Amino acid sequence: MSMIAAFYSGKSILITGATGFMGKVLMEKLFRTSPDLKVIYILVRPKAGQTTQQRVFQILNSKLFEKVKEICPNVHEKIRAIYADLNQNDFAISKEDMQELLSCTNIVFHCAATVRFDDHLRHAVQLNVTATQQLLIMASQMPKLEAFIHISTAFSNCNLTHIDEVIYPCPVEPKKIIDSMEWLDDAIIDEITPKLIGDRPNTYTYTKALGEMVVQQESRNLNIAIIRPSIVGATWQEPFPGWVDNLNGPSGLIIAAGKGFLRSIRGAPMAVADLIPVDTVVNLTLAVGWYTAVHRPKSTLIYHCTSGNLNPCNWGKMGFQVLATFEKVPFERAFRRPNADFTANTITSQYWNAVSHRAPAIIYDFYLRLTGRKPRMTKIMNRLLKTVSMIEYFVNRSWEWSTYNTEMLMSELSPEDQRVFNFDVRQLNWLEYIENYVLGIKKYLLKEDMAGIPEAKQHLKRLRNIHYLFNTALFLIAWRLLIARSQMARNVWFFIVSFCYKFLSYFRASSTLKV
Ligand SMILES: CCCCCCCCCCCCCCCCCCCCCCCC(=O)SCCNC(=O)CCNC(=O)[C@H](O)C(C)(C)COP(=O)(O)OP(=O)(O)OC[C@H]1O[C@@H](n2cnc3c(N)ncnc32)[C@H](O)[C@@H]1OP(=O)(O)O
Ligand SMILES: NC(=O)C1=CN([C@@H]2O[C@H](COP(=O)(O)OP(=O)(O)OC[C@H]3O[C@@H](n4cnc5c(N)ncnc54)[C@H](OP(=O)(O)O)[C@@H]3O)[C@@H](O)[C@H]2O)C=CC1
Repeated sequence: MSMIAAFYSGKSILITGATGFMGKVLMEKLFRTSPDLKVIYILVRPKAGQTTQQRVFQILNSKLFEKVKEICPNVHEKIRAIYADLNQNDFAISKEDMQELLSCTNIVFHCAATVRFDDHLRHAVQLNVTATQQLLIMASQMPKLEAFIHISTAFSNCNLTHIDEVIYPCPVEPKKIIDSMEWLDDAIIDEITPKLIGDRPNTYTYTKALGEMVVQQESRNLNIAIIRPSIVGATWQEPFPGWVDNLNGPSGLIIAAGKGFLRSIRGAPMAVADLIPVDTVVNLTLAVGWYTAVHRPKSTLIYHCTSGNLNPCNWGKMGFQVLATFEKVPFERAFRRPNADFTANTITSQYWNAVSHRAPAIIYDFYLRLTGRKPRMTKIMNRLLKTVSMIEYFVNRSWEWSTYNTEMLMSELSPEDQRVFNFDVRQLNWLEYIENYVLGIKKYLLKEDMAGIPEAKQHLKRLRNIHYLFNTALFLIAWRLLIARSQMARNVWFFIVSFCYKFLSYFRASSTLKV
């Protein structure tokens, strides 16, 4: 019997960010392994015209929850969606709901965050820092609380190259930042943002670091732990391989590469690609929840959930495997044939950006205009290149995260728990994982039918022929222009033609002699 699964039975669990990528997988695993848990409270806001209830309904009816519905048919009765907006005071939770949350919650998993790299500092602070502070204040009023698990990121200290499982303070206290966001206007915040984030690349990593400081400062007598996952990718094994439902991290770029929009990127092929499957993160999170509540460590423990030091894979190898999978299962209606080239050189990268990204977009838009349609490719390309510029920081460096606490926890688990809540990334086969990831993107994100693969392959063949034809035509035009303008080019051309003629005459003569 799994001790961790037994621990969650009968418990009331509060999850923030349950409608997000990680939150959904966390809920799914909880219901699947501990179907007799008491209730999961989730803080949900209405979004995109859907009420909180409609959003929960949609999640429960998704493919991700198919197994859960077999194991726990009354799952919908065990989810309590609470209307909440983490940007507002007391999260805009009603008095009755707040009362219930405070008096019943046993475990808190705080997953909600803004993960956008370009978020305005005010908004990123509100969600990643202030909301964390408010949630901790709420937690301190929960008499039955056994553990509070905060999800951070391994990149909260990406300004360092070696990162231990400790909290590194930022120069300005989070409380001062929170206060200043209340009275500074946007223009001043914009001005001071680069100074505040310092050598971090964006407001996301900076505010996640501030969030950790808040956790440390507001911990009071709570049992708290922090999990720091690296780049979270599709599921590895559970509930099935390759599940993914958003464009964050590598997923969006894999789509862009598979559709032939993105063919090269400025990145170091040998740099470690520290990807971690979402189910691995969730298994560690649940194990940490159990350990923190049962063993009550004296201080706040931080757990790195990374792959680089235990089972490294680099961007070059990853790109190669992604490309190999596109050969077998191409995406439909590609713009160009896929390529995945990581080049560390800035000039080469700028050249490929011009030749391989911008030029085809301009030519395609010209074609759209000619055929009376609205041009759109240049706009798409600009957006894509903006995204790429934001992730370049992460694909040009390698980090070293120590994983003592994570390894310690693994050794504390029973063999059964090590199996059911497996977070041993050493067992991950990258080639298999990446293949399933690409397949998962095709099925669950692009919703493409496997029956369309032969047609997609045909389409790629046509694109290859167009490519050859285009290159040949371009070469002939360039050569014709050169010949018209340069005596030297004419001489070279005359030499080549006469050489070919002599060679052919000799070949014909010798074959006639043999006969
Ligand atoms: C040739 C090489 C290609 C490679 C091919 C295969 C090689 C191997 C695979 C890997 C390639 C390399 C991947 C590296 C990824 C590294 C990421 C590193 C991150 C480390 C940080 C720490 C990790 C974390 O803690 S958090 C998770 C990371 N967070 C994110 O990923 C969020 C990033 N997104 C943003 O910040 C914004 O969305 C932004 C700035 C990219 C775009 O903002 P904008 O306001 O312009 O647009 P949106 O309204 O957000 O969206 C517009 C449009 O774009 C779609 N979209 C959104 N995000 C992405 C994305 N990441 N990629 C592609 N497209 C995206 C979105 O759906 C919208 O589409 P619509 O159709 O308009 O709705
Ligand atoms: N994905 C990754 O690569 C990594 C993620 N992490 C961390 O993991 C955690 C989960 O990330 P992930 O699941 O990928 O992120 P998602 O963007 O998929 O999910 C974010 C969640 O936060 C919720 N949220 C955001 N703003 C509010 C708000 N104002 N009120 C209520 N809820 C809100 C979202 O709700 P809604 O659906 O309504 O928008 C959503 O449920 C985050 O803390 C992130 O920093 C760490 C490392 C890597």
